[in-house]
Amino acid sequence: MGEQVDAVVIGLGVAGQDVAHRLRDGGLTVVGVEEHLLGGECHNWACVPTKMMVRAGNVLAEAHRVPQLAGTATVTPDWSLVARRIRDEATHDWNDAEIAEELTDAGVRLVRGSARLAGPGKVVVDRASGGTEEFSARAVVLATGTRPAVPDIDGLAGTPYWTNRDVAELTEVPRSVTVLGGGPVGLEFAQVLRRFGAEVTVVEAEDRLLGREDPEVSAFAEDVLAGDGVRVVTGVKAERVEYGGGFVVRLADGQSVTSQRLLVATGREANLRELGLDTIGLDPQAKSLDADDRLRVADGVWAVGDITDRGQFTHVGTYQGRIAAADVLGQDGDRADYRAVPRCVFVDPEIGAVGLTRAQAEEQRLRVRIGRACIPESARGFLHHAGNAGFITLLADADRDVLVGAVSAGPAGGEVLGLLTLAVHARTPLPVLRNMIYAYPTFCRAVEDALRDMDTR
Ligand SMILES: Cc1cc2nc3c(=O)[nH]c(=O)nc-3n(C[C@H](O)[C@H](O)[C@H](O)COP(=O)(O)OP(=O)(O)OC[C@H]3O[C@@H](n4cnc5c(N)ncnc54)[C@H](O)[C@@H]3O)c2cc1C
Ligand SMILES: NC(=O)c1ccc[n+]([C@@H]2O[C@H](COP(=O)([O-])OP(=O)(O)OC[C@H]3O[C@@H](n4cnc5c(N)ncnc54)[C@H](O)[C@@H]3O)[C@@H](O)[C@H]2O)c1
Repeated sequence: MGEQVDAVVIGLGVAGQDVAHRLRDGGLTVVGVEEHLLGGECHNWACVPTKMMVRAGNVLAEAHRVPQLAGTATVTPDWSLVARRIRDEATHDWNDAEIAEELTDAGVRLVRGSARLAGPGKVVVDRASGGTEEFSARAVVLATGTRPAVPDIDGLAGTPYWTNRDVAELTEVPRSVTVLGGGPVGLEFAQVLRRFGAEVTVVEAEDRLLGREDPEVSAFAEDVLAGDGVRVVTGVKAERVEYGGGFVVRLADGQSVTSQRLLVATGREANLRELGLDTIGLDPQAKSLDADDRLRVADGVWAVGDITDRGQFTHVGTYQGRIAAADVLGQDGDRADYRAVPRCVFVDPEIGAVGLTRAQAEEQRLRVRIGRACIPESARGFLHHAGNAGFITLLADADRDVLVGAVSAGPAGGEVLGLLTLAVHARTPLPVLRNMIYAYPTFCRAVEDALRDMDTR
């Protein structure tokens, strides 16, 4: 049935593209199928545009710190610069021709359309230009990513609510925004929009923000947002949404939140429904795909990226892409190991975490030791002064004397996380970490303070 090729990659976001390039580099004939824009969420509506926004918001915040450190500054936020940069430098006005050219120049055959499995090794594509095309391949790689999960709240469907895609394409900051969901998406957008002048309220159904992280991370995130003037409501569900030119969100405790816009940031849903998973013996209702350590999900089928739900991050997708491609190419490559997945929320100050949380360590019945350092009390934090909030928490397995988790919040918190990620990943013995030299006065040096704290508890 259909054209015979070595591999078909379904979905050309960051994960799928990575695999397609690697398979082609390995000498295979490769078809890549994309139903929308190459680059997927990360490139077009997520990491790249949002981090351009964050950079701009941080510059504004830094300018507001001038009076505490260097004199006076008058700042007038102008979103048009952000919007222009996203259009010109990040997304080329949501035109993927350049990425497509890179892929096809590398020798990948690009098919634009929606692909589905039609049995082992069989893929059918409903082409965007009309008609269908069929392929037989010894390897099929699924990389179809996610879409926003929209909660079933009375009145919400049918209103012009926003998702991350609308904010990425924003040309003008609204007067007021209600953000449903206090995860990474909600918090990053909330702070940026507030810094560009919007009144922002975050409504989180659970009793704390960033609920997968340790409680002190949630408390820190709440303080950070409050410091910017974002209103945070936690532990209460939105019961009803009304729209009539503006939004009213009615909460279960009787409160209501009124705003010009409503951003839904309540998590993601994997694009798996229409994929024909049943034709290869997988559950078509699955919320994610359970890939093994070589990213195999069935005979001749691999899955990479957000659909595997092993940390919905670009760096996880490309990490998996490398491992899956090596396996497809028959190389005896690395096995996926999620012990040290770094997670960084790009609010300012940044909040990074890696490895286990305390709750996960408890679940695993580890005997833990904890060390803490407060960034404002560290040498660099003291020097930095305005905008220096933050902390480092180290979580060690007392029996093996290695770090199993860490949090790094503060200015450049995500960069400091690199050192901690290496320590968790490489199972660096604590004596080695204690005995190394930390440059003075870097933020990294607070790791040494936290190690000292661990030893004095
Ligand atoms: C607002 C926001 C900010 C983020 N910021 C960060 C960040 O700073 N750092 C970070 O690491 N991560 C971040 N993420 C997460 C990151 O965007 C994702 O982890 C990453 O994009 C996942 O890549 P993927 O290739 O698995 O999926 P996607 O990017 O979703 O790509 C999947 C592709 O498959 C296509 N597709 C789906 N079904 C089919 C089909 N049947 N046929 C053909 N094509 C199909 C889709 O059109 C899409 O292009 C952010 C996410 C959001 C929402
Ligand atoms: N900096 C980064 O790396 C970055 C940035 C953004 C997103 N991401 C990735 O994208 C993924 C999705 O992020 P997200 O923030 O959309 O999802 P999330 O699942 O992390 O957070 C969603 C939040 O919404 C809350 N929620 C759910 N239903 C609700 C309701 N009806 N009312 C109010 N609150 C509700 C949840 O309790 C949760 O706290 C994350 O897992 C993350 O991996 C990464």
